[in-house]
Amino acid sequence: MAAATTSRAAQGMGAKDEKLVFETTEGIEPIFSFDQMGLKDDLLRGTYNYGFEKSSTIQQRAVVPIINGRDVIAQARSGIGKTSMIALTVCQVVDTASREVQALILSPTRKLASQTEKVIRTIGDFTNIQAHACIEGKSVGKDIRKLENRVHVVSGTPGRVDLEEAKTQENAKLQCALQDIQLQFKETKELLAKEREAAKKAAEVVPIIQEVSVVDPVMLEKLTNENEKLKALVSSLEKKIDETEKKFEETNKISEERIKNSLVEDCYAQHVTAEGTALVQQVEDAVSNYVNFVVVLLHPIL
Ligand SMILES: Nc1ncnc2c1ncn2[C@@H]1O[C@H](COP(=O)(O)OP(=O)(O)OP(=O)(O)O)[C@@H](O)[C@H]1O
Repeated sequence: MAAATTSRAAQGMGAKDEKLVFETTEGIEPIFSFDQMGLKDDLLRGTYNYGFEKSSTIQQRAVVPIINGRDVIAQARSGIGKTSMIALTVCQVVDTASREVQALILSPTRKLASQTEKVIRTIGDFTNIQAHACIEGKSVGKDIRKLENRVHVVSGTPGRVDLEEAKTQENAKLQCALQDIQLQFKETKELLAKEREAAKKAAEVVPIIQEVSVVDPVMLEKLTNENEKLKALVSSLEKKIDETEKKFEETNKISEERIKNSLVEDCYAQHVTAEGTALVQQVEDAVSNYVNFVVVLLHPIL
């Protein structure tokens, strides 16, 4: 059950946070100070060093549940600290003593994927975290070499990460997967076509997300924009799932595992590019059979 709370004055990034009203899952209490979030000392040092003094409203509500392994849907408008929240949580959950990929972050644009990687490296400066941005337009060879040298975090755009993940999958021990979804951005339609193509290709090789589920999600703001367009998107997704399942069953040439993977890829492609917030919830439901690691869905209210 969601409970509406108003953020307290001067408890975050400043005046722009003060008037925000949050609808938050019952039992989720905002934690105003980074000190009280149980963050590693080195991470706290990096956070303060970066110039953050107090957590932003979304950080107050999302960081601790994510760190505790809870699936989270977080919505906040641009500039409220979502990217930094991803960086904080990833730096906290990654075990830097191990050299395996433990966090995968998908962003809809190259700029955002690079930005996320930079913030992780800056906030995590004292933690020895190794992050790498896998984005189109950069050398695939360099990406592969980086991944072979074992990085902890991959931040990328969907097409490129599919490829890299396919090649390095045995190295991946995922603790969390995060998607930063920018809805209603200009290239939505082009991207939709492109991502779906990339997802299809990846499903032929090896999927990026093998098992995804959302259990007991923490709702950080009310999902809005439930409209006909969204319903149409959701129903097209469901139809696609049915068709895929049927096709695979009929041909019987493909394993049960591959069916799951293909479905998740499809959900994922629609999910990243959909033009509305309520779809996130629907996509979660669609992939809810595949439990393995934490799923965090982020999207701004524009
Ligand atoms: N707790 C904080 N204290 C001070 N500054 C912060 C804090 N969190 C984030 N910021 C700063 O606020 C700006 C926006 O943060 P961030 O990019 O994380 O927000 P966002 O919600 O992801 O924005 P967008 O949707 O535009 O990507 C950045 O300059 C970031 O460094």
